[in-house]
Amino acid sequence: MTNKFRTLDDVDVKGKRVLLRVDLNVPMENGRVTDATRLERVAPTITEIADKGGKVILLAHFGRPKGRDAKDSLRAVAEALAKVVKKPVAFAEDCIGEPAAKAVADLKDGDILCLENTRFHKEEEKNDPGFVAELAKLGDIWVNDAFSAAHRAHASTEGLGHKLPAYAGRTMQAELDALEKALGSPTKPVIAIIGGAKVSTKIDLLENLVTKVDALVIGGGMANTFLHAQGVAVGKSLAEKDLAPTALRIMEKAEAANCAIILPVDATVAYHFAANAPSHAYGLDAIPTDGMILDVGPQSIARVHAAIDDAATLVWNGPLGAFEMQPFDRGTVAAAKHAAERTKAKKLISIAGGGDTVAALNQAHVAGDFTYVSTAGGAFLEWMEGKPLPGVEVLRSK
Ligand SMILES: Nc1ncnc2c1ncn2[C@@H]1O[C@H](COP(=O)(O)OP(=O)(O)O)[C@@H](O)[C@H]1O
Ligand SMILES: O=C(OP(=O)(O)O)[C@H](O)COP(=O)(O)O
Repeated sequence: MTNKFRTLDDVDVKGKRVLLRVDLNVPMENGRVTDATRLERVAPTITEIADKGGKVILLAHFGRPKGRDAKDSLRAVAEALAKVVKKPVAFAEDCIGEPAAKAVADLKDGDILCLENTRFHKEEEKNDPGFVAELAKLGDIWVNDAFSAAHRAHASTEGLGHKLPAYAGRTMQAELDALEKALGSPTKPVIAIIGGAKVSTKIDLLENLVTKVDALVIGGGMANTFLHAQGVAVGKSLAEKDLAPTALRIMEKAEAANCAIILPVDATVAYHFAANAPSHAYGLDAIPTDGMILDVGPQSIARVHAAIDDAATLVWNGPLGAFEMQPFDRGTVAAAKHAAERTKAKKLISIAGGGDTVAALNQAHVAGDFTYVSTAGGAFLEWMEGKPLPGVEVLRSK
């Protein structure tokens, strides 16, 4: 095992069917892409392969469907991607079988095809060998450009690398280079901000993260889970209550590792999950039983600012509230603007990542002020933990 990757410099793609794993899991609202960052980042790899005469066959997941579900179709994303790459992107109704085989057979050199959501097949997440073989039939080589899904050992993110000649795409290379540069040996003190909604898939990594950072600010649905674990009544808030023991264990581990845990001290609560729903800030002892915490409150925002002021390096994944709906974007936007100001003043190295986190930074108009913005959330946190990422490991030259 070496650290070297085979890249697009090591293969002549002309005339080849290139199965290109990308991350098209972009934020959407009413069938429209609301943040195209992931599409823009992957565009150079697509264009390079197409311009060199390869047949580009895009593989990607969207959402977390249980079987085929029209609301998680990639069709609209493929249309948005065509606008970004400024080339036609054909679409196949399935990622395996007759529809996929026919669409691939129709490709000419330089054409681009997007296959339907790989997660419409439960075998994708199981990395099922039969499903891997079905996908592999469609290509001559596999290029992985989905750094943000590289923490998943799924058929299209890992399995294919054992079945076909495997190469890293340009985004994969750029993400790994940039993260190594910014966080290889981070300037201390290091603070992490973790929020968002993917509580169960991200909480475990906090156990390791608290040994790597000096302070951990917790917001979003993740904070609600921790608050519940501490006995706070969180009403109807998004919280994974069965994870309370995990949350308590992480708090103990943080104390042993000298990592300060900064939880909200107040909350913005509404009674409907909707933009402009009437809302009010409450102390933690007074959250209404029929209310939902949709953002951190004003006192918590001040504490997040102070924590950022104490830090030399910030890593951030997960919005502090339901930022897509005003006014529940306040905590996230305030923290984003504060971190951007500290970065511009050269007092902070700021690295943020994740599909929705990047969308929130764009909404706050500060993405360009951060030191580095990764397309990845969970994958970048696992990389930071020092965990091997299956989708990266499989690319290393053996
Ligand atoms: N208090 C909250 N209640 C409900 N949803 C929340 C809350 N805080 C954050 N969220 C949601 O979390 C989602 C982003 O979470 P996640 O997918 O983990 O982040 P990322 O995509 O950046 O990795 C957003 O859609 C946001 O609305
Ligand atoms: O959006 C993603 O990750 P992120 O929310 O950590 O940024 C990736 O597409 C992975 O999706 P998954 O967490 O459903 O496997």
